Amino acid sequence: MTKSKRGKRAGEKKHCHRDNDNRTDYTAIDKDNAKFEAYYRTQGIIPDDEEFQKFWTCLKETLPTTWRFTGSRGHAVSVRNTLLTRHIPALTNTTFDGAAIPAPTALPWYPDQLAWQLTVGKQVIRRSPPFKQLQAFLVSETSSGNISRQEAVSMIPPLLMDVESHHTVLDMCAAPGSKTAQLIEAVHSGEEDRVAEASKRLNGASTSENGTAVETGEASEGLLGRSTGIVIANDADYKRSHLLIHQTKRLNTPNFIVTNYDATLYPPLKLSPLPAADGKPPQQQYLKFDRVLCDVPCSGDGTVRKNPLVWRDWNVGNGNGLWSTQARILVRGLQLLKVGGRLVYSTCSLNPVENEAVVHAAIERCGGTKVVEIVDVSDRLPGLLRRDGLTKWKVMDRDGTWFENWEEVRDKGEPYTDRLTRGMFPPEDQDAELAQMLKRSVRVYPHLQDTGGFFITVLSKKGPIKAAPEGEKVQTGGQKMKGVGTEGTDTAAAADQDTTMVEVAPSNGVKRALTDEEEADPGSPTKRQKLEEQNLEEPSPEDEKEPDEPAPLDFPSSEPKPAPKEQENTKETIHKKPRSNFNEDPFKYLPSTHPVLATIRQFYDVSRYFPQNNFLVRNAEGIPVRTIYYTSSLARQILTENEGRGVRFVHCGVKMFNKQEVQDPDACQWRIQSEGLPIIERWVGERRVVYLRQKETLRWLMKELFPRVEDCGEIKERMEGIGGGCCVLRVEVEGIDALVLPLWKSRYTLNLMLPKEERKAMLLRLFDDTEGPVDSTKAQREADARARKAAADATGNVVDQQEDDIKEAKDEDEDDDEKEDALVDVDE
Ligand SMILES: C[S@@+](CC[C@H](N)C(=O)[O-])C[C@H]1O[C@@H](n2cnc3c(N)ncnc32)[C@H](O)[C@@H]1O
Repeated sequence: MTKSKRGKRAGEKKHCHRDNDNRTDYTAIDKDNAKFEAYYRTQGIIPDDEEFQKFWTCLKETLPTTWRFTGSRGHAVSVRNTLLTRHIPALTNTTFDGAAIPAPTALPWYPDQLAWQLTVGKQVIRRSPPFKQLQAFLVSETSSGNISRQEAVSMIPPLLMDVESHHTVLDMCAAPGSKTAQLIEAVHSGEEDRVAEASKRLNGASTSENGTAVETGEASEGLLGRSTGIVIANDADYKRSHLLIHQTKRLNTPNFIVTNYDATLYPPLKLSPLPAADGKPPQQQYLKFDRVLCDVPCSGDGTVRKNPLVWRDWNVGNGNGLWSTQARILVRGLQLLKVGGRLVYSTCSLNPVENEAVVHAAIERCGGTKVVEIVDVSDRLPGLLRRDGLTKWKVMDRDGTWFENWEEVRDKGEPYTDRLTRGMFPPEDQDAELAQMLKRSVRVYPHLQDTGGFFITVLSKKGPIKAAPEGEKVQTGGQKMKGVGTEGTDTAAAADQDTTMVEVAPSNGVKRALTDEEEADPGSPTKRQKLEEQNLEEPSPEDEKEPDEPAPLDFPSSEPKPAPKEQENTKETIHKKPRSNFNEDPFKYLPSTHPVLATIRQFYDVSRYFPQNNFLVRNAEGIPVRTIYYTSSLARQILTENEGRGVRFVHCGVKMFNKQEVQDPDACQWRIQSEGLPIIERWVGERRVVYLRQKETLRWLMKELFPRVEDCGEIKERMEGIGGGCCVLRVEVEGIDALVLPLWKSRYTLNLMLPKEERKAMLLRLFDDTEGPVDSTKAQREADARARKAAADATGNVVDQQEDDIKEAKDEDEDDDEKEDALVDVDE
């Protein structure tokens, strides 16, 4: 790390803050907090004094900028290669004011060199030409969604989940969604190759070779090479749940659902019932998860290097106040997990009360280590420096009194017994096995690899979780433990004979269980009321966090802006929000026989193997008005089986077709959206496919907003011969990774239907073009139109105006969902 002063990067401005938007002046914050330091010294999280000093010094230093290349592996690797081949050589051996400036480095533990870190300050970036070029690259690829700025440590939990393409995955506290994006990428891992192979096999094969697929006329997604798993991302804050849509937008995944629940009360989701057998009625099935991520709300003191308000505001009550919610979320996650499944619990806090204590309490709650085990991940992510989880810690009350164990609290009585709980303490001597297991947790400290602080535990579920008596915690060390979510015996809503979560009081009290009926109905008023009752809890410090400090590298964060102040995710907003705030259009699947789908199939000659039942629209009438979305089959099953139950589904489906004005009466009004194209392109018939093989033609199509058909060289003839409307452009140019793009053909012009930012990023990446697209054929088109009009006037014919051509071929990004875009923050 190159630093000119403690806490400053090479070339960093002395005062780098922004106060133009009424945010806090971070430099005015004193980076000292005696209580904060004393707390961690006393906890002994780093027993060696010298090492503790290094750790503490590091907390005051600016965090390096880190990012990840996102999207499918092939795509991410292709964008990463531009960094490797074009920028890194130019950045190596760079100096600034006579000092050596370090080039970005790949995070040693992140697979395939897809995550990077940069430690230089803004001054260098602004004044050093190669760094300026790097910045332009990062800005452009971030805007187009190919790069996601994400803290290094925050990338760890999804990597330890071992997600596979058929897995059902629940991200319980997901917003803004950087980890959700990683989970989605993992579900789709290997899909490109599988689909390529399947399409070759199915499209080329005779009917009889394809067995059942042919009989039904629709192959299963597995047979098509597509991933069959799903990611459900949830957040309790309705506004923040919409951030998840933005964050994952460029991943174009049909295997994704967003929900809006308090995770402690996450409802059971119905699946199709098992068919009746042996005279018995059909058996109701509920969704259970192969993988669950509990990246819970926390005090966030591990983020102190990018969130200096921690220095000002840290107090022990923050962590203590969150313990109950964290433990209840974890218990609910374990209940929703399949036996044999894996759950990752993580926080960006260093506090054992929010970490090991929560894991300990939840395991106890669920029946001990025979039922839930901590997985040893010490051999995973080689290159990641870490420390073991703690087995011993103390608990401090907010008045500063320290307690070694629960008995001491009990002896002192109120108010401590109100504020603290048994579950916050470490395992007692008889729980030696669990204590040893806690060591398997992962603690990442900032000074080890110049990162933020983080805590991760990987849990594996060995057996069904047993029900505890209503209103009481399972026995632990001969004592009843209150305060972690308790379970009622579950019947109808049981997802696998496991038990179902019931409601408990915010701190230590215990309330009655939800009835099965209430549990099965996520919209039940009782459940709502229970959510509202939780308003009594203190707002969580996590919820009050300020936006990020500007990072040393001035390129936009891909994380959307937190909700405006009055809508921030305080617990108050989570729980007090009137129900009517939930305002989502319904999800209505179109029957495969719908005439619009029939027209689309016919025009694009869509393979009969492509699923026909997975198209939906977002209106109660089920009418394709403007957009048709596509979802995976499992997503369809979940949405349809739970229709009418009041489930708070916020999002599902990739835009596949958009209605478009067309002049050509033979053209299909429904154009393929760039979002949906990667899903359907291999199943579109050759009559709507155009091949492009020369780099210059590609440059021309990208550069010109409305290139005239007659100027398109190599593809001119093909374009003249093809009818109007949307086509699939296959780019097979030597030296460029294969591309498939949607191309619109109007009568006289063409238009690549790409979001503006993506077009700009491609121009820069592929052609070193910093200017972006232009409309240089405008004068020529106008002249052409005038000439055509004059000719028509002379003959009495009516001709279209060039404006119609343009109207027809609007740039795709104009269609972007305004609701989503309003949430985007380009944090420059
Ligand atoms: C640490 S952040 C999650 C960060 C996210 N996993 C990521 O990687 O981008 C915690 C999130 O939990 C949400 N949250 C707070 N209380 C919750 C609850 N009871 N149930 C579900 N989500 C909750 C907050 O709104 C916040 O978005």
